[in-house]
Amino acid sequence: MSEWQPVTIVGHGEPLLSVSDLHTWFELRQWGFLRVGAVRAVDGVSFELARGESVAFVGESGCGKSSLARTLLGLHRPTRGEVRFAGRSLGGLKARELQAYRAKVGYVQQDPFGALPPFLDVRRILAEPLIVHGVKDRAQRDRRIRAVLDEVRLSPAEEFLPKFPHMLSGGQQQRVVIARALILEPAMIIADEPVSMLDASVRVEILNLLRHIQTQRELTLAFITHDLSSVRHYAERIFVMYAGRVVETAGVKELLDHPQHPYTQSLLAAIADPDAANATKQREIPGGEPPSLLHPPKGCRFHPRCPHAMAGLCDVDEPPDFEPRRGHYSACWLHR
Ligand SMILES: Nc1ncnc2c1ncn2[C@@H]1O[C@H](COP(=O)(O)OP(=O)(O)OP(=O)(O)O)[C@@H](O)[C@H]1O
Repeated sequence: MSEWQPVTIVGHGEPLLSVSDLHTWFELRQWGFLRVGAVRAVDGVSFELARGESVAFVGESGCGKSSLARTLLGLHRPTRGEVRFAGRSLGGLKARELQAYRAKVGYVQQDPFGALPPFLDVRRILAEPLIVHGVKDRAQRDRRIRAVLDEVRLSPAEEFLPKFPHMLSGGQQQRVVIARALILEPAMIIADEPVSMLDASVRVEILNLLRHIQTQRELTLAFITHDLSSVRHYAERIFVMYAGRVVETAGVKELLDHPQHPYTQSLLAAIADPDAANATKQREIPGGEPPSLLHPPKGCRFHPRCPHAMAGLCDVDEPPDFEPRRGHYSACWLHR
């Protein structure tokens, strides 16, 4: 698998998706009117994704990954900042244009059973987006449905078309979710923890399928996961998120082989070591919980858990992005 190259080289011209200074905050109110504060789920995130690129957003539960995904899908309105897709700002889109945008970005959720309407069969589930987006000809719809079922390896189609979600296994349900995400020929897929609710035995199959479809269709794939160990074969670039921010970015091999940010180092240290000889070895994993996004710590958000925190600096000033290695960015004062 080729190593990640800078976005401007991989892309065919302009980036497909461009996100600048994105903030998605959720206002919290007591008794419905008293303002308590805002949960800063996404708090100043900027990046660009090239056409055909596969990237992973990785971080602990609650760091803002799903909020970022939902903002990119146009399901949350940004509190501040901008999302541009193929050169157009989502903020400026009218309702109809937003609908057309959603056809260009497929969404694969975490829980396939919850994502599928229980009273519709597979044929109807896949026909619905086509009908909504104006494919009136039934034969044409049928052709597209069969082709996409074949692509996600649910064949023969006759066997699956009349089935309802509860009649399918978890892996088959997720294949239907992927088929639905693909049926409108999107340019990009956002997969939010696509395998975390599936049996271990089918996880690799589904990840391989997504990767295969991504390369065949030259799709941009944004893959969201808490599991840093799972991304090596499925992404070209990694964004490590902590408390609403991206703290480290690099090509996948570069980042996994040379992690720079203490948070990424702790995530990697926490991954199970298959070597039995190391079973009793003490690992350097910072204790504590991720911070509240209602009142995030001053300075670097990781400093209360960081084994290298420098008093008077990390607890005072927010670190900018440094580039300690070529094309490898890390927001940590250690690289000063
Ligand atoms: N609609 C909402 N209203 C209020 N707070 C929200 C809302 N959606 C998310 N949050 C909060 O925003 C923070 C980030 O949540 P988010 O689901 O984006 O994180 P995550 O990294 O995807 O976590 P997980 O892997 O557990 O889903 C959490 O504190 C969450 O409680």
